[in-house]
Amino acid sequence: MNSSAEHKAPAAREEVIRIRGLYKSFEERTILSGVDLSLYRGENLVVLGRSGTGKSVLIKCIIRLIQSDAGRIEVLGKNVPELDKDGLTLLRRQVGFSFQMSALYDSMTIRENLEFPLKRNLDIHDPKILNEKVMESLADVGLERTVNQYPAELSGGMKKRIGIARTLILQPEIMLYDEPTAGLDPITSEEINQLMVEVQRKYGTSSIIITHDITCAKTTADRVVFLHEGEVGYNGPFEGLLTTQNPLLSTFMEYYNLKEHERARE
Ligand SMILES: Nc1ncnc2c1ncn2[C@@H]1O[C@H](COP(=O)(O)OP(=O)(O)OP(=O)(O)O)[C@@H](O)[C@H]1O
Repeated sequence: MNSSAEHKAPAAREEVIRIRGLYKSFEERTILSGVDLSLYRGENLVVLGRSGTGKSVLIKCIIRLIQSDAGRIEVLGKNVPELDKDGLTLLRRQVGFSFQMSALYDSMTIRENLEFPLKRNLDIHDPKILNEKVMESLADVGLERTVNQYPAELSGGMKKRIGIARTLILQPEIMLYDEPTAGLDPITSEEINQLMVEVQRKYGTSSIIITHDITCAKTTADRVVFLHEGEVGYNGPFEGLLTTQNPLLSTFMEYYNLKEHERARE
């Protein structure tokens, strides 16, 4: 005899981002042509794709740095294209955006860079609270010692980590990482990959990670979406990429397999 518990359907996964039929063109050029994509609570979703396929445009539409042409972009239940000014301010507090460049202010120390969003976005001015939050977010990225330094004194990888700390300091529910490992050597890239996994573990953050770095996808992804010519060409686990017969992905994966082979020979 079946108990009632056995009849229960598995709990539906909560979509913190739900995109349906997203279109974006610049003049005559269509960049996104009907993208459907979901981000589930607590997952790391990697969006892979070749340069210029519209990965950055996609995440900029999510926080309306770019206005989409058509489609729904629901973030935490709100349709982004319809948000008013207050709604947009709240959205940008809930969704952290880590830029391709770390976008730190060169004239400010690391402490001042990290205090800036706390003062501006959360209206926190108490020096004790500011200090606690700054030191905690620096500890999250393992760079407490840099607190009084200027960005110019740090390596590219350190600046990237500080940029992530500056986004995390507002404790966003969702993180959007734009090419987090771009321009970094393989060891520093791996540190950033591990950092993104730790952020997910420690804070339960839901994240979209935009990249064309397959090693980054392998380390960080719970699920991968492959964007090709403005559409989703693959949606599934990373392992599925290695066996897929999808011709769109073959060139991409052949290159990856070649690199792995070279690494194994070294
Ligand atoms: N504001 C804009 N105005 C006009 N064209 C734009 C704008 N933003 C992006 N594009 C164009 O849209 C296309 C997709 O750009 P996007 O930056 O999203 O690519 P990507 O997939 O993130 O690649 P990459 O890894 O090179 O950044 C590019 O051809 C780019 O030139």
